[in-house]
Amino acid sequence: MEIFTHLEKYDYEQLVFCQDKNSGLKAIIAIHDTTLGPALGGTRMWTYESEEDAIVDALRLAKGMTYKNAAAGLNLGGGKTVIIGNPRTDKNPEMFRAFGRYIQGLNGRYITAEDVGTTEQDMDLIHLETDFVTGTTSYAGASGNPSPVTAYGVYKGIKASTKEAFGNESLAGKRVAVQGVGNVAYALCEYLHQEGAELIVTDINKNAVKRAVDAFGAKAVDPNDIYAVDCDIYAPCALGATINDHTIPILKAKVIAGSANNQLQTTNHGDIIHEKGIVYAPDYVINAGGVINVADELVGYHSERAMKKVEMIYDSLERVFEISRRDNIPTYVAADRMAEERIQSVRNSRSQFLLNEQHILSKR
Ligand SMILES: NC(=O)C1=CN([C@@H]2O[C@H](COP(=O)(O)OP(=O)(O)OC[C@H]3O[C@@H](n4cnc5c(N)ncnc54)[C@H](O)[C@@H]3O)[C@@H](O)[C@H]2O)C=CC1
Ligand SMILES: CC(C)CC(=O)C(=O)O
Repeated sequence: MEIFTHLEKYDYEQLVFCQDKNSGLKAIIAIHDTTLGPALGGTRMWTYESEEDAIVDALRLAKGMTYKNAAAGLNLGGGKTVIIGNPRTDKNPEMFRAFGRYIQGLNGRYITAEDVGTTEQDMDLIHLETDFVTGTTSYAGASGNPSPVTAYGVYKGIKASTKEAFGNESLAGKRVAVQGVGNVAYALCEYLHQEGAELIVTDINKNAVKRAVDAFGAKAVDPNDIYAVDCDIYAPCALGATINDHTIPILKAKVIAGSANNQLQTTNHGDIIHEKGIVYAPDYVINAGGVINVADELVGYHSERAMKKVEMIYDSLERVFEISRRDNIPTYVAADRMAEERIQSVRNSRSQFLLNEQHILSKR
């Protein structure tokens, strides 16, 4: 990959490679855009097949955070980290402390939190070296694991999407195919089950599947079979790019709404599902609950206030669907427009130099 060509094409600000041989840390911090404020986005730990795959993932996820934070009305830019390694076997405390020092070196341009493969205990270790970390448990005003809050936002978003597709938001008797039953999706299944939805679940981790089957009477299917199951709603809650040339022809769902980041393999796939009449809840709009929750730490964490903001995901999606219907454009385009308009309006008003503008960030 020609890195600078790629950074220029998608307007990335910064890519940071972090290496610490004592702990085995190999991390990539991608900062996409800080027009709205410091870049906030989680740290993913994953076994990438190549370094290039890790860079591409960091870049795609960071850009998604710019749009997510803008669409959620947060005064924050977009960034993300990936740590190369197996989260089950390769972690050690020194790794997260070394990583924390790299974050501190960015002096507030990037603030981290949890993502796939990292936990609030990892955030606590990072916090030993920097204040630019959220989702910790280790001090007054810390918000802890964001996943349950993300799940609540996704649940609200599924209801808004169901209303758009079926005329009312009730999930009673709806068949929901949930891909991945990890931190977010397990909590999501609880909400769906409580409302009388019928659950079909899959995961590459057999224990995760068993937990959902035992708790919610979910039906289990093999990972490759989830796309073709007879269902009303497909909820991708594992990794990205599952809406692609192979899956679209076999999907039976009328709604696609889940927590995974970067669900569309390419934007073209967003166009195809639009033409097929599938209601797609843009990933970064529906899964913003976690970042809304951790961002509240930056202004003195207040759980109720954060949850109220998370409920607005329902309204944001209604707006996206309305723009999509009105202009006959795919929902991902409608969401991008909403986010880009907000970033552009702030960019336009930032023409003068200010010595220390940190204090105004909270008022935008
Ligand atoms: N945790 C959070 O607050 C947020 C998470 N997200 C996104 O939601 C998704 C899920 O996140 P978490 O629940 O935190 O992660 P997690 O790691 O707890 O859960 C993901 C689950 O997906 C399973 N999985 C992986 N590949 C799979 C495959 N091919 N087929 C079936 N299952 C597979 C894993 O075994 C795991 O159980 C990720 O894409 C993440 O980036 C987005 C916003 C916030
Ligand atoms: C707190 C988070 C989970 C933020 C993030 O990285 C995300 O929303 O994907």
